[in-house]
Amino acid sequence: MITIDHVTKRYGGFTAVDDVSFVAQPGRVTGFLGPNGAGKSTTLRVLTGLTPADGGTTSIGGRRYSDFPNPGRHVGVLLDASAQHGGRTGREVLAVGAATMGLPSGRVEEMLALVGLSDQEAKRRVKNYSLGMRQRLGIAHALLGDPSVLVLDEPANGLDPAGIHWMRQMLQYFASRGGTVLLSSHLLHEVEQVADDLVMIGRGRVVAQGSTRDLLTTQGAYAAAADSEGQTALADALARAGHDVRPHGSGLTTDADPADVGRLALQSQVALMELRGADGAGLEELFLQLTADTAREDVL
Ligand SMILES: Nc1ncnc2c1ncn2[C@@H]1O[C@H](COP(=O)(O)OP(=O)(O)OP(=O)(O)O)[C@@H](O)[C@H]1O
Repeated sequence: MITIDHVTKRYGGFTAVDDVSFVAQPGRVTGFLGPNGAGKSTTLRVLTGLTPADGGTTSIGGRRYSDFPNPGRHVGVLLDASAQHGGRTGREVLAVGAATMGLPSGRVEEMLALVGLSDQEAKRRVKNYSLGMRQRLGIAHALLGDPSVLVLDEPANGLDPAGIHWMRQMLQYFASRGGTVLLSSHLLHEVEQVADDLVMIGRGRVVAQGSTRDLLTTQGAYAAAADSEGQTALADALARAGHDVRPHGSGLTTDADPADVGRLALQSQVALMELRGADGAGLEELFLQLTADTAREDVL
């Protein structure tokens, strides 16, 4: 199990990761989702001991990453596929990794076959690899030590559709054998295909987490009262009943289901003009909102 417990990381006056907590369970793929600059890579760098946190702790199977004497035998890490030594061939990169971890050299050939790098490609220098080939090599390197935990930062970047399909199956198989997978992505549709659980982050803060199925199920309702007094009365009644209420167009959205909204409206003597289930998946709306919030003006 991976545990991220109240982690905060600041760069000068800027808080890149703000009190982030979540767990990634064994036997499940956990997607760490957020728009560009949300704090995903920073969190994963803290987890793998590459960046010190300003607050909070992280552990993998109850131990800090830096406390593993031979971390690659427990945790496979792929943070930056472009960070491989460009002058080495793919086979050499894996051979160095295998030697460092004390693994037999036969493991290198096994991993090359597993990730679908041909003999010809394995002989090529990494600086001449496409991004997709680098990702495959990075995944081979992460799997080299037969770890029980995988930490992957945007592993689908640069992969073609067949490569993405292959990776999904590989990660799901890894988890089905009891492995723990934590992978980051900035694409909801990509991660929802593979992840059992999702942690969504925006501007350094966790904004939603839970099972992918629960998070993607449409919940809540949209309601509009006939007049503004009614709108206020309905919002108050919903809030008093412990529901979340947000203005939306000429009405409001709430996490209460439509039947509860109707009952509360009746009790509060509010005439409704419109009442229906919330549009689309709440998660998608939240993600689009986050993405729009962080979009840079110069790309508009
Ligand atoms: N070394 C650093 N010095 C200063 N700021 C940094 C540093 N590393 C990251 N940041 C800032 O912290 C924020 C979070 O960055 P991070 O790379 O963790 O985001 P991310 O969610 O992985 O984004 P992306 O999807 O673009 O990779 C960004 O605003 C980034 O500019």
